[in-house]
Amino acid sequence: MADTSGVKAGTSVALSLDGVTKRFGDTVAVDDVSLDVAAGEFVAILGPSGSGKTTLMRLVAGFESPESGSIRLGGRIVNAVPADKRPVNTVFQNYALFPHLSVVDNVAYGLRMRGIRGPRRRARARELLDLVRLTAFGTAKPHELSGGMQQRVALARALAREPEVLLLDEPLGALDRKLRDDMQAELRRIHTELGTTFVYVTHDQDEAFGLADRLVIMRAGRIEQLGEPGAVYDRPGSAWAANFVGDANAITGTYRPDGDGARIETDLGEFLAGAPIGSIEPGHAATMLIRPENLSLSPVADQTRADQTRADQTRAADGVRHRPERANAISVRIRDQLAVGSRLKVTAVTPGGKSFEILQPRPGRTGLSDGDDAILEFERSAVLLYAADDPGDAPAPMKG
Ligand SMILES: Nc1ncnc2c1ncn2[C@@H]1O[C@H](COP(=O)(O)OP(=O)(O)OP(=O)(O)O)[C@@H](O)[C@H]1O
Repeated sequence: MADTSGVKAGTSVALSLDGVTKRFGDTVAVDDVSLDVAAGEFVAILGPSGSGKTTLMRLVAGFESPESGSIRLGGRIVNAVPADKRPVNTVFQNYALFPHLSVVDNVAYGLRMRGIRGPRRRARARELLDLVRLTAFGTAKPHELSGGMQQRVALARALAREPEVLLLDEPLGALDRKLRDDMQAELRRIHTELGTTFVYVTHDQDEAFGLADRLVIMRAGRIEQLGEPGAVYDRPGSAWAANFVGDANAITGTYRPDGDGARIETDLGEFLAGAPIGSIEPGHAATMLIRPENLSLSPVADQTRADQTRADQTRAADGVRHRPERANAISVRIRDQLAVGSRLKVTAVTPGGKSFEILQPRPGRTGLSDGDDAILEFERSAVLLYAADDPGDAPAPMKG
């Protein structure tokens, strides 16, 4: 399912993995991974704990060697090249700065490793401090700086060696939310200014979506999905990926093909969906996933009026008396409404006790109070439809 080519034709490839496998005893940490990263691209590797992200990074950096497969940097196979001779550098979560050296000397250290000496070294270190906006802090010691500033020093030091690929391993993991947001903006700016290839490991979805040109979603050592963030979110390749990169309401049922799309028979009634993602045998179990922002709620009274209007319009149009079929509607009762940032998160429950989460823009109020009956609706095109045969696809509980 994973499309690992991804790099546009005519673009030079900075990093290329081909069938890379790494085992630790019985654990296959990285399992036959192939991936091309274009020069200048910002790729984020995202996945749950233990999915092999750090191992993949360490293989590229040269801290681990693969059992099989090849790793190319700038077109050259580097499997046998030691870490310090590879054109890569790594920024870690713990900044690993030299505490006894000043900020400028920490950065200059990276230059000394490249054999740059004397005034040139100092001038270049100053330029790098300008780049990370720490010009005024050259003589400070690391402990005098905030966490975010220390991470910028680490970034400047890593960039001093002018790596072809910069590896960033959860670099913002130790920072609080506000600092992380600020640093994300800084990282984007620095990436744009330098045009260096960035490969960024994180298990923070927001960070990956906010920063990357492309996402690599890892699951159990393999690439589950590769793509631009919007495409991964809107059309995840599997139910697992859909649940991993965002929230989704799940309804399971039986799949029936219906023209270009599908009908799903469920305990809640029959629903219409578009074509499945992947294949499903007719008559087999299917999982429908609908993102909370793609569900809408309206009061029952409004719906009755709307139906009446539609019925009148239909009568007028075709002269036949019939109640227009409202696709994908479920009767629910509002249980709870909670403001989340600029949106309203509503929990609604069916008479049988199935709970749905709906995200509505605010201040577009629902006009509903807790305990009100309502109609929950969704478009056919909003349904992400998958075969329900992967035990790993069980939807995760909604995240807060
Ligand atoms: N040095 C090691 N020795 C033994 N097993 C290891 C070693 N390094 C990693 N593993 C195992 O390999 C698998 C992948 O680990 P890895 O650290 O790459 O995952 P990760 O996605 O980076 O996880 P996290 O988000 O928790 O850092 C895990 O099962 C882990 O226990």
